[in-house]
Parts: sequence; structure tokens; C-alpha cells
Amino acid sequence: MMSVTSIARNKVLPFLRKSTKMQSTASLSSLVKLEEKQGYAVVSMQKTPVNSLSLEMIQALSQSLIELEKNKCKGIILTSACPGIFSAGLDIREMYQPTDDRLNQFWSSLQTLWLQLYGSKMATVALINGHAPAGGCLLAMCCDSRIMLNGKSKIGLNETKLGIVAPSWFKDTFVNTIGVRQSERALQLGSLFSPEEALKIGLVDKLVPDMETATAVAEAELKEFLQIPGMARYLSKMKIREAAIKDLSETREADLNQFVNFAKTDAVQKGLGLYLQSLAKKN
Ligand SMILES: CC/C=C\C/C=C\C/C=C\C/C=C/C(=O)SCCNC(=O)CCNC(=O)[C@H](O)C(C)(C)COP(=O)(O)OP(=O)(O)OC[C@H]1O[C@@H](n2cnc3c(N)ncnc32)[C@H](O)[C@@H]1OP(=O)(O)O
Repeated sequence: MMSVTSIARNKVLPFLRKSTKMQSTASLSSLVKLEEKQGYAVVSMQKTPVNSLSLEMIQALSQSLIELEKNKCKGIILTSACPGIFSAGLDIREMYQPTDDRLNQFWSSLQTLWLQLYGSKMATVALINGHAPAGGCLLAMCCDSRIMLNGKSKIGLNETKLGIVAPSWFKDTFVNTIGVRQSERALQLGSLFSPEEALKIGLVDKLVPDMETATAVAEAELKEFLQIPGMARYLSKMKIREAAIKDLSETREADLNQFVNFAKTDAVQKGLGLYLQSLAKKN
């Protein structure tokens, strides 16, 4: 098995671990690109056009983290290869008129990915080079630091605008990032923030004017985290995150049932259908 450190610089890593529920190596590796750098890896989402988080995409991200941690990778920069988009969030088509089996796998895989990334021993920096609504914002918030490209992109948890509700662990992640009051308001309104607004409320940590600067700043940020003794840094992160992680770990089944039942209601299905139509009409 190749290790992250043994492959040539910038070479794409294959996904190697086998699992009955996981997608094939070929289909996973086309969705996420892993590049080795000096002492860390860049994880680029590359599911065109908008990095929507389908079941396969979620599993590809999960698989990447498994491989990286197994290969003793110390840090990652999570970013996007899709111009102007970090991630459009959960793939709405996964929730619209789904089969029970697929919907169950979809949500359970998302729970796993959140537990992995939010609780990762690696130092994690999100380089948000485009829009990051809902699930896209969640991915970014799972990281230890967020660098956002300044411009027209928006970031936030906009679930209520789709007629759905951000689950408790999305809310916990939001509260841990921007605090209770800002979260209460933004969750109800489904607010999407400009980079300047996101910086002001602490949803992102730094803004950068262009991609060249962005890469350098993200690397410098990651190195700052990696200079701290790893165990002390990780345990400090867990002081903030462990309650939310414990909560979902202990209630996965109930959370899954709640999601599946909620997603299948007529009101939610109608809302998602209309939202998909409105996205399609734009084009
Ligand atoms: C009590 C509680 C219990 C349980 C909880 C229950 C439910 C809650 C569950 C989950 C929480 C949900 C989390 C989510 O992440 S929902 C997804 C939210 N995402 C969005 O609202 C973003 C929608 N997309 C956009 O706004 C734009 O696409 C974007 C700004 C990202 C990019 O704009 P651009 O103009 O560049 O591209 P488009 O032409 O709009 O899109 C291209 C193409 O992609 C399709 N598309 C976009 N986003 C999605 C998506 N999230 N899922 C699937 N498909 C998406 C879009 O339709 C276009 O398709 P096509 O017309 O075929 O080219």
C-alpha cells in the first residue's frame, strides 16, 4: 500500500481500502484528489460542477481521511478544484424522492464523515475558494481554521430556506464556531454570509484576495497549527468538540431515524422539489 509520504509530490493518491458499502476505488478517486506536500496533504474536492455531497462524494471524503490518518499524515488543507464553489452542500437529489436504503446509507455516511473530520487528530485547514452553503459550510466548520477567498461567494447554514432544519450536530458545530446568539439568528433566517460578514462573526478566520495568496496563507496557517505538540493541540480541540461528538456517537440511530422520517414527509419533499426546480430554472 502506498503511503502519503512515499508518493511523488503532487501525485494523485488512489483509494485503497475495501468495504462492501464503499464505492469502487476508481469512482471514489475521481471525486477527491489527494496531493502530498511537505508534511501535509491537500484534499481537493473535484465533483463537478458544484461538489454536491452525494453518497459517493461523502464516502470518497471519508475514505481519504482514513487513508491519510493511516499513513500518519499530520495535517490537511481541504479545498475545491471546482471554480467558484467550495461545496454546494448536501446533494439535494439524495433527499428528493429517495429509496429507503440509499437515504439511510447517505445519512449514515454523512454522520461518519462529520465524526471523522470534526474529531480528526490531524490539523485541518479549510481553504474556502467559493460558495459554501449548508453542508459545504459544515465541512469548513469541521476544520480547525478557515481561510476564505474574498469576493462574491457566500457561506452559511441556509437549510431553513429549503424548508428543512439543520440537525443538532450541524447546530452544535455552528454554535462552537460562532456562538449561541449568532447561531440562533442565522439558523432561523438561513443566513448566507459574504466573506466580509463571515469574518466579522468569526465564521471564517482570514480572508485572502486571490488564489495565489490563498494557498500561501493556508499553508502558513497549517504550519502554525503543526508547530504545536500534536497531542496537546488535539486534546485542546477535543475540549471544545467532545460533547457534540459524544452526543452524535451515542444517538446515531435516533438521529438517522429522525432525518429519514423528516426527509420523507410530504412538506419536505414538496419543498425540495421546488428548490431543485428553482436551481434548474436558473440555467
Ligand atoms: C428535525 C430535524 C431532523 C432532521 C433533519 C432533516 C433534514 C435536514 C437535512 C440536511 C441538512 C441539509 C444540508 C444541505 O447541505 S442542503 C443543500 C443546500 N445547498 C444549497 O442550498 C445550494 C444550492 N445551490 C446553489 O445555491 C448554487 O448552485 C451555487 C451557489 C452553489 C452555485 O451556483 P452556480 O450558478 O455556479 O451553479 P448552478 O447553476 O446553480 O448549479 C449547477 C448545477 O448543480 C446543481 N446543484 C447545485 N447545488 C446542488 C445541490 N446542493 N445538490 C444537488 N444539485 C445541485 C444545479 O441544480 C445545477 O444542475 P443542472 O441544472 O443540472 O446543471
